[in-house]
Amino acid sequence: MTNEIRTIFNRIAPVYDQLNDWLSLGQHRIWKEMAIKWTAAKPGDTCLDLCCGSGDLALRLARRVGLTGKVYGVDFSPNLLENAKQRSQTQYPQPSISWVEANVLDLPFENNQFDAATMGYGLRNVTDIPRSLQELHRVLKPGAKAAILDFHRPNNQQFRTFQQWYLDNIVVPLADRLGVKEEYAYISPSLDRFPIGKEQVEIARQVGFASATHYPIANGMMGVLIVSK
Ligand SMILES: C/C(=C\Cc1cc(O)c2ccccc2c1O)CCC[C@H](C)CCC[C@H](C)CCCC(C)C
Ligand SMILES: C[S@@+](CC[C@H](N)C(=O)[O-])C[C@H]1O[C@@H](n2cnc3c(N)ncnc32)[C@H](O)[C@@H]1O
Repeated sequence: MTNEIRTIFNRIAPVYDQLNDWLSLGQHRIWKEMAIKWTAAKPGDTCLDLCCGSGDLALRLARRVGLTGKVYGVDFSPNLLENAKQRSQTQYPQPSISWVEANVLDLPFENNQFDAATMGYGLRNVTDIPRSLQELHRVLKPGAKAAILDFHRPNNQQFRTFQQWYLDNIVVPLADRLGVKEEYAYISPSLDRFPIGKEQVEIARQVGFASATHYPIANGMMGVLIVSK
């Protein structure tokens, strides 16, 4: 399963950023900025971006922590990490980011290292959600916050119907035109089996987070889980 997920993300790497902009009508940038603000990361902090992909959240964190801070972006897709590296090299001044190829279920960091963390559209894709949150908990400093952004199934039936319609009739057909139909068709079943907000809160509390709150955004079609150690 892990290899299949990595293959999906390696395959979509050439079109990933473009499709996110087109398919969310640019909205994913706003959702990511909300997640960054919720982490309360500040200048000089050492931050972590799990499942960093092409680096959107890591680059935003780097802007917040400034040149006195440091960001680590972790992902297991070499192709998306290559895009992230190229993006960071074109920035001025050069952000202080290390791109780390690793599995987020087994993080290559000591305990209690990070002041803040993000995870964008990663939790739904890991093969073991409690383990992933446990690893995040282990590497955060006591009191540190993390913001976990992902798709969510709205309570409101009309928005849920719209979300499903949009995935089936806009997202998959457009991805098909770019040769990545199967990869984007994977979003819908992955969302069906993803725990809803209150279940995510329960798992976060079980692995030891002192607080956990889930905020539905975009009419509940997306959500941000905020945890603090
Ligand atoms: C940045 C976004 C999704 C990232 C993403 C996550 C995955 O798990 C994938 C799995 C397989 C292939 C691709 C991805 C992937 O790109 C969120 C925005 C992009 C979405 C494709 C757009 C979804 C739109 C909402 C259902 C409704 C938006 C309504 C309105 C137009 C704003
Ligand atoms: C949808 S992308 C999100 C990328 C980026 N965070 C964003 O918001 O645009 C999901 C990412 O999770 C990564 N991923 C999934 N499972 C992983 C795991 N167990 N370890 C490391 N990376 C993983 C994939 O390689 C992919 O880059």
